[in-house]
Amino acid sequence: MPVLAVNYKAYPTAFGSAGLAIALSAEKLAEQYDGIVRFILAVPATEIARISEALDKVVVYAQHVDPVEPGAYTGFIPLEAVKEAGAKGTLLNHSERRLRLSDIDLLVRRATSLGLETLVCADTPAAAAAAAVFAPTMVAVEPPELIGTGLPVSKAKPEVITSSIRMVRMINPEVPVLAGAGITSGEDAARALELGAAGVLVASAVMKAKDPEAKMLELAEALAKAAEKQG
Ligand SMILES: O=C(CO)COP(=O)(O)O
Repeated sequence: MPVLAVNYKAYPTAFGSAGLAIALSAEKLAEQYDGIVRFILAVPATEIARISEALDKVVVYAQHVDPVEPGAYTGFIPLEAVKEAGAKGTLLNHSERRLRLSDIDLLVRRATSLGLETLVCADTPAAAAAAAVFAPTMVAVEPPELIGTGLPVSKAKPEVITSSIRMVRMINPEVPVLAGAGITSGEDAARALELGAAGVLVASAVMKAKDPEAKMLELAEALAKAAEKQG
């Protein structure tokens, strides 16, 4: 089942009623595509509780967690806190919120022991392979230079997707690879699946859309069709 993951980032539409409205739209689509497309929303820490309480089919992730245990760490967010707030997983090492290799290792192990999923972001195929060593739930490869450009990685740099999949499979064939950066249309998303990706990680196409629900529908329908074609 292909994954449609939406990273809210800190766009104006990520917060308050706007962020909740996008989540409710995703929930409606997740019901329509139940068993066909898996929806994940990576939301700001301030929105995890409000959004996760409103959803059933959609999986809510944090965008980042800090490599600390609960304790005297002012301003830090431990894994336990996002779990308590209702998150089922977290992004790690997004190019806009990087972590040290040792922290990724620690956080994947601790998240797994807490029953939380992990989606480790990587800039390059080699970094994706390195992330796979830690056995995360998924890896997402996202060339930073394409992020937010509308130039989809699946068309501008398809070899980044295919090389990432090949290298991750050499390390751990159980780890699915998502593709992200510049993915804007259903065609971009379908192309990523044709290249072997297990889904897509998108942000601005949805968060800056005039009609976020229509955009998520376009992406979900394209992923569903591409997956069906693959059999
Ligand atoms: O960073 C990304 C998702 O985590 C990709 O961002 P865009 O979809 O805006 O290119």
